[in-house]
Amino acid sequence: MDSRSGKAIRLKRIFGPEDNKALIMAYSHSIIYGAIKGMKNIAEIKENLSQVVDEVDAVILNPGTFKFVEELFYGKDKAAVILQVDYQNYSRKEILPYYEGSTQSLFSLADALKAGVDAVMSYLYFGSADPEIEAAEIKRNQEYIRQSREYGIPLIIEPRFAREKVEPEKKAELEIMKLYTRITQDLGADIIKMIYPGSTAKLSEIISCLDIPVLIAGGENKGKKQTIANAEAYLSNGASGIIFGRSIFQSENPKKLSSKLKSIVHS
Ligand SMILES: O=C(CO)COP(=O)(O)O
Repeated sequence: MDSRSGKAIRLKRIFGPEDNKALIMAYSHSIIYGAIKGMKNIAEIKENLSQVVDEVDAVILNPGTFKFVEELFYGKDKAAVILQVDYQNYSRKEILPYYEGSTQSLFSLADALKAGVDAVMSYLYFGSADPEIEAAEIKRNQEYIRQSREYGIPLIIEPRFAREKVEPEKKAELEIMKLYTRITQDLGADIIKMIYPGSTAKLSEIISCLDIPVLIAGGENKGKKQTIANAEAYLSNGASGIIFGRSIFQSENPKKLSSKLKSIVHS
């Protein structure tokens, strides 16, 4: 059997068959940030998910949450599930005794397939002070790329700057983002998830050097108006979709907002 069929079929569960665009809600944050607003406990997670499963194309979940909420995804018209298969603490602000962070693979893609998910997502941190750490990150992700080809399961990689805490001004620097997104494509990722580089000019320049779908992450919740404006700007500057988390699940009405975002993404 050809595993490319598996990838193609699963990708079409996430991206619109006609427009090739995707609205994804990121909802795996508690594995990095703990019990933040909108993810206080499984009851709150279930309530938010039940509002969005008929609106968004897919939801990113962490492995521990998925088993509690799987029944919300039963049915042909429900959102697809993307499993975050690794751990990182670069983004965490508390109890970090060092400046950078670390990553750890949690599951193989064979495990993810057994759980019935449609795609997987991993982080890839570039530019650590110790080059051996970058080499280990490449090796860790290369293994996921190999497994994604073996099992026909799409792999989303989010490349990030490893020293974003030490040198925050470089976090969204154009040349750094151009470099690490292109390396990620060349390593063999199916999809790139990336932070917004801070301007639409930079966004379209980065995307113009890539030939795989690029999905833009949301960042902190800045309110409904800003979220809608961001979605419109990202889509009209080359993004294949958005992966918004806090701006949806911390909003007053996740159902209404995700429905609006759906109309923007699939307009
Ligand atoms: O992709 C994301 C986190 O993994 C996006 O989430 P936020 O929109 O909350 O930044």
